[in-house]
Amino acid sequence: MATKIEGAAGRKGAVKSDREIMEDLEAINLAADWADISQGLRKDLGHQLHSQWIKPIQVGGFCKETGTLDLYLPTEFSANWVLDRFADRLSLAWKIAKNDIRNVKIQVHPGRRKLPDISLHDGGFGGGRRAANDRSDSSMITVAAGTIGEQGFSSSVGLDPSLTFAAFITGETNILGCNAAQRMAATETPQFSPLYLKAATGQGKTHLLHAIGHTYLASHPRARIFYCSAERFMVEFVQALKQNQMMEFKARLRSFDLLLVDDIQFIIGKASAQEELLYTIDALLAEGKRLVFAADRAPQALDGVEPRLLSRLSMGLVADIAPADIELRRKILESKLTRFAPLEVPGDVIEFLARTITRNVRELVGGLNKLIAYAQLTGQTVSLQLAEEQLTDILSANRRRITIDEIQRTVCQFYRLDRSEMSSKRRARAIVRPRQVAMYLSKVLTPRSYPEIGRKFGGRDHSTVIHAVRLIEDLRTRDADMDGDVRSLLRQLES
Ligand SMILES: Nc1ncnc2c1ncn2[C@@H]1O[C@H](COP(=O)(O)OP(=O)(O)OP(=O)(O)O)[C@@H](O)[C@H]1O
Repeated sequence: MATKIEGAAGRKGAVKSDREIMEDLEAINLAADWADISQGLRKDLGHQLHSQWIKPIQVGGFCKETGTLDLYLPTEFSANWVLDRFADRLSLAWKIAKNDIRNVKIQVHPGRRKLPDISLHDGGFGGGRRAANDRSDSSMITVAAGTIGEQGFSSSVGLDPSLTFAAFITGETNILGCNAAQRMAATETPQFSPLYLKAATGQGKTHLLHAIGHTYLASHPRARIFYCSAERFMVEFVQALKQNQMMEFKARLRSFDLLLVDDIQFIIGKASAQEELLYTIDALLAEGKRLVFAADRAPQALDGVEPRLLSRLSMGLVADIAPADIELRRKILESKLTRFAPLEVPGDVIEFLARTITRNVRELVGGLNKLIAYAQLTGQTVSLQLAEEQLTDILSANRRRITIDEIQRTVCQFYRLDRSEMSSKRRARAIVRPRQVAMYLSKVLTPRSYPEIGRKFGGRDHSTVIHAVRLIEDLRTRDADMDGDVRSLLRQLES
C-alpha cells in the first residue's frame, strides 16, 4: 500500500511506501525527543555553548538490533569536541528519553539526511521549541548583551529569540507573573527586587525570564545580562573553585545589571555556592540592580536552602503562576495556530486539546505540533479521531488527573473523618483543618479555580479557599507535623 504525502504548503509530494512512512514517523519521534533534550541542555549550558555545539547536532538513525543511535556533527573538529565534553550527558539524556537506546554514537556527518518536509515555523516539537534538525541561525543576542568571555561564566547571555512578551499569552492564572516580569524589564526602576516567579513545570517561567532579558536589552543595549539555571551556576562555581578563580568569578557575577536565575530549586544543599549567591544578591541589590529567580516551588518550600538565602529570595515579590486554565489553554492554542496558516484545525479539535491536555503548556503546545506534523506528513486532515490516535501518550498521561473528589476521599481517610465534613458547616478545629488541607491540595493538584474549589466544599466562597491555601502554605513552613501530613497526602495522591 502507498500513501500520498502532502507537503506543508499543500504541494503534492512523492508517493511513499508504508515502510518509508514508518521511518519518517520514527524520525519525527526522535526529533521530538531531541527537542526536549536539547532544550534541557540549552538551559544548562547557556545559549552560546548550546548554539555552538549542541544545536548543530543532527539526529541520525536508530538501530533497534544494536540499540545504537547516531548523532552527527558537521565537522571532524566539532564531533571530537562534542565527544570529549558532552558524550556522557548526551548518552544519559537519550537513555532516559528512550528506553531501548543502549549506545549513542557521535560522529561526523556522512552526508546529510533530511527530516521529512514539514513546516513547523513555530519551533517544532516539544512545546514550541525548535525542531531537532532546524539549523536556522538564532544570532539575536549581541556582544553588548554581556558576553562574559574567558573562563568562569562561559555562557553569554543565553536568551532564546522566540521567548518574548509578545509571544507570551496571558490569562487569569498568569497575569500577575507576566505583569511583574514586565515591571522588571521596564525602564523605570521596579518597586520590588528580587522577583521570584513560582510555577509548576511547563507553565512559562523560563519564557518570562527570557522575555525580561529581551525587553531590558532593547531599552538598555549596553546592559550586562546573565541568564543561567541554578544548576549551571553550581557548575561554574565549582569550576572556579577548582581553578582557583574565585576572585574573577565573584567580580564577573557582580558586574551584571540583570541576573536571571532559572530552576533555583536545584541550588539545594550546596552550602558554599549558596553563600556565594547570597553575597551576590546582596551586592547587586545594594547597587539597585535587577534580579529575577524562577522555581517550581515557593521559597519556603526549597529544602536544604539556608535561611538567609531564603529570606533574600522572598524579600521582593513572589509571583505565583497557576496552571493554565481552560480559557488560557484555548488562547495559547489559537495563538500557536496562526503560525500554521493556511492549515485548518477544526474548532472541536482545539477544544478537545484544551480540555484534555491540562497538565502543562509545554505538553499542550507539543501535542498540537505533533498532531499537525503527523497530518502534514501523511496528508490526512486534522480531526478529533486523528488527535485521539496520534496523541495517546500525552492524552492518557493527562487523563490520569487527580480530582477534588479523590482528594476529599483521601484526606477524610487520613484524618478519619466522615466524607460529609468536607461540605458541612461545622467549625470544630478537628474538622476545619483537614478541610483546609483538602482545599490546599485541590489548588495544588488540580487546575480548578478558587470559586470552583469553593463550590465542591459545600458552596463556600472563593475567599475562604484563598484563606485556606495561604494558611496551609504558611503552616507548612512553621509546623513540621502539618508539613509531614501534607507530604504524606501528596505522596498518596500522586502515586
Ligand atoms: N502563557 C504562555 N504563552 C505562550 N507560550 C507559553 C506560555 N506558557 C508556556 N508557554 C510555552 O510552553 C513551553 C514551556 O514553557 P517554559 O519552558 O517557560 O516552562 P517552565 O515553567 O520554565 O518549565 P520548567 O519548570 O519545566 O523549566 C515553552 O515553549 C513556552 O514558550
